[in-house]
Amino acid sequence: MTTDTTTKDATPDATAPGQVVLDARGVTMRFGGLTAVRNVDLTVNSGEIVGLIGPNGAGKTTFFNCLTGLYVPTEGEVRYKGNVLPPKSFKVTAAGIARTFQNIRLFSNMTVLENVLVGRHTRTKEGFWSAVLRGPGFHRAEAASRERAMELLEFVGLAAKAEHLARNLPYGEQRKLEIARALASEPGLLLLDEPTAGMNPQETRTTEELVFAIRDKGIAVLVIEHDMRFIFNLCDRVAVLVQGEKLVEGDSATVQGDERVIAAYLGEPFEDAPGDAEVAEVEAAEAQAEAQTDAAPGKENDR
Ligand SMILES: Nc1ncnc2c1ncn2[C@@H]1O[C@H](COP(=O)(O)OP(=O)(O)OP(=O)(O)O)[C@@H](O)[C@H]1O
Repeated sequence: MTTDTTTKDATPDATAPGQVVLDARGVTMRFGGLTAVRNVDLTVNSGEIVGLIGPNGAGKTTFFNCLTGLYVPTEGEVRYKGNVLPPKSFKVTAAGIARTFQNIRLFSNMTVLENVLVGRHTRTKEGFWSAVLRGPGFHRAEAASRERAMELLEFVGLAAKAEHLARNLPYGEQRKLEIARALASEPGLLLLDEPTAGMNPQETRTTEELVFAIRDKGIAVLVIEHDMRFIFNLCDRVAVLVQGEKLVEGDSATVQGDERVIAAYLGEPFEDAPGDAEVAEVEAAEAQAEAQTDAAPGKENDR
């Protein structure tokens, strides 16, 4: 197990409010002939929670992967606190961006605490020989790392389950553990990919509070989510991706009221769909038919 001696502060990578933390410009990602993300600009400032929404297949996760070094964008540039990000995910994490995944990726046979300790490896100073020789420096570092991991478990509400196997946690708690593990790398920006997927309304509420608390620690948050109530309650700004392109960006009210967003989710009316005139015609015909039935002789006898 790697250990940490570097981090005493709760959020050492936290940034003063209002500074640009993430600056993605002209990000394009092509897979062969398919352009999954096209020329997307997005910034996230410190102190902000920004939402990324869009219909299935809009390119949200692909864009996240471009931000975290899993994919090297075909075009465009991603900067974190002014520096171009390295094209390797562990280097991106070391730089200060942490993420969770749409499909939970925990070490299921490790304990809850061990999962968080694994998340601390990018903040480790102790090397291989230190771990093998297990001198006093190693033990001090290990104790500090465990203390920090326990603080994080306390923060997400899982301290009492520190020694449980990750696989035995209910689904909602596994998602929280993923967040604790991401926080263990002491990020300045946290990317959450569908953090409430599969949660009940109570768990979703708790997650909402947790994200606010993370923001209050000085960590900027970018979140993908299909639960619109969650997004519009939570986010200072929301960007909408549709077919790989950014369609709209603004505060919750702006995005909610934008007809293009509604159309993108509901789908455009299909060609030759009945318009207002046709609907009125059908309703009039139905009303007339009903009136004729009511007035028809012998109606009383039919009863
Ligand atoms: N590695 C890949 N190779 C080829 N095509 C891919 C790859 N990853 C994603 N795509 C395609 O890119 C498009 C965008 O997918 P992506 O998963 O980013 O969308 P999404 O908005 O995250 O969708 P969802 O909300 O369903 O998770 C889709 O058409 C998808 O099939």
